[in-house]
Amino acid sequence: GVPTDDADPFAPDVLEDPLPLHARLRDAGPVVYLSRYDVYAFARYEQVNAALTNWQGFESGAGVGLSNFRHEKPWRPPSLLLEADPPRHDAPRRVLSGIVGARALRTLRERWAAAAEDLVDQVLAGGSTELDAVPALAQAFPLRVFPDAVGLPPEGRENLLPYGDHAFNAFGPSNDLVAKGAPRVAELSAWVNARCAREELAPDRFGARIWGAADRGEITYEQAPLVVRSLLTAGVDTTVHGLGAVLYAFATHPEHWARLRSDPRLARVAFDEAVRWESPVQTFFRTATTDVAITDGVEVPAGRKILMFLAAANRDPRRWTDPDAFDLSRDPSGHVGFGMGIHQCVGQHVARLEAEALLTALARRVATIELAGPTRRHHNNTLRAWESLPMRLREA
Ligand code: HEM
Ligand SMILES: O=C(O)c1ccc(C2CC2)cc1
Repeated sequence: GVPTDDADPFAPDVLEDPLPLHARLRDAGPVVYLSRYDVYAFARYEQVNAALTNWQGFESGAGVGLSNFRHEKPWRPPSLLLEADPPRHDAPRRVLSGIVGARALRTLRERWAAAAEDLVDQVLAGGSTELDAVPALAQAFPLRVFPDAVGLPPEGRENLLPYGDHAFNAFGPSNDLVAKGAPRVAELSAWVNARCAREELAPDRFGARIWGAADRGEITYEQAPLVVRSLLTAGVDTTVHGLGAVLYAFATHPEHWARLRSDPRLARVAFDEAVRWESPVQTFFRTATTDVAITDGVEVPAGRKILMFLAAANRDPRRWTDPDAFDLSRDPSGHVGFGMGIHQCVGQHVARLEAEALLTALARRVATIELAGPTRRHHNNTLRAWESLPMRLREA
């Protein structure tokens, strides 16, 4: 039989520190029935990886949050990538992959490196400095480079973070976090939706290139704005909290900062190790399309939701040596922080390029980074995030 647990993974105390629940779920078995939400939890790497790569058995089309789109109206029209299965998923994915994939970013490398050096100059203006790394670095850098890369006009960009924060809360249950965002949903959605129109988007940037794909018949003109919306929803909060995670990792591991300074090429692997270690995107759901057998005698009944704990899988001792250590010498490949399979993060190369640019600029100019005050978490139903990271940066 399947063990049962009445935990609430979206309760404030769990969002503050999810690690004990992750360990409990991993130890309880390959599948655990969460009675509170009537879902089947997967917390071990093997089952999470298997579910992510089994899109036929576990579909995204009924939503990748707790809500089942077959029974409830989604809060917004479903994503053509995240909340779609093949064949509908195929063309939008192919189009976006061609626009934000690794090859497409070559021209941005130099520009983002310069933008990072510029930001670090600004931050270090008065010599060694104390700052809150969340607004000053983790938020400032993505907001400095990504909206321009998409081709957004300058006005209203402050709407991007709260819109994404609500979207990530909306994957969870309708708890206080969702209620907190509700008053602004209409206004934020209206702003984001308006920005997806062709005339809003600067030529030859990510957004305009999506419309160009419609001109070539690779997607329809009805699909184009929704594909732009995917970038605006997924492209900001994720990298902000990914950068927060890697900055926190280095601030609490001074020996690793010294290693990065001696070899800045470590920036990329450091970011992936931070994404494994912290898992900025903690969880996602799927819906069983049939009775899916998990292990001997255990199956998830058709129509039921599964909850995949990506963060728990990324620290599963069955898969990782010393999983709780942030270790620059580790090979983090295979981590599920960007998902796995056909829905694996199409924007992961954008995220890695942002992190490489910022970490390289900091590594050149900053001798030591350390925490300089109490850290505070930002609670979200899906994201692992920092509200505040007081830091002291000593100039090299
Ligand atoms: C540290 C940063 C990021 C993390 C941790 C992250 C994480 C993820 C994860 C876990 C998935 C899989 C979702 C699933 O399987 O249901 C995903 C998909 C996706 N991500 Fe990212 N992401 C990041 C940055 C980005 C950026 C910068 C963009 C846009 C430029 C982006 C756009 C997308 C899109 C459109 C999908 C859906 C792909 C599909 O369903 O085919 N992400 N991301
Ligand atoms: O297509 C979308 O709107 C979308 C929204 C959120 C994500 C999370 C996983 C990063 C991905 C895609």
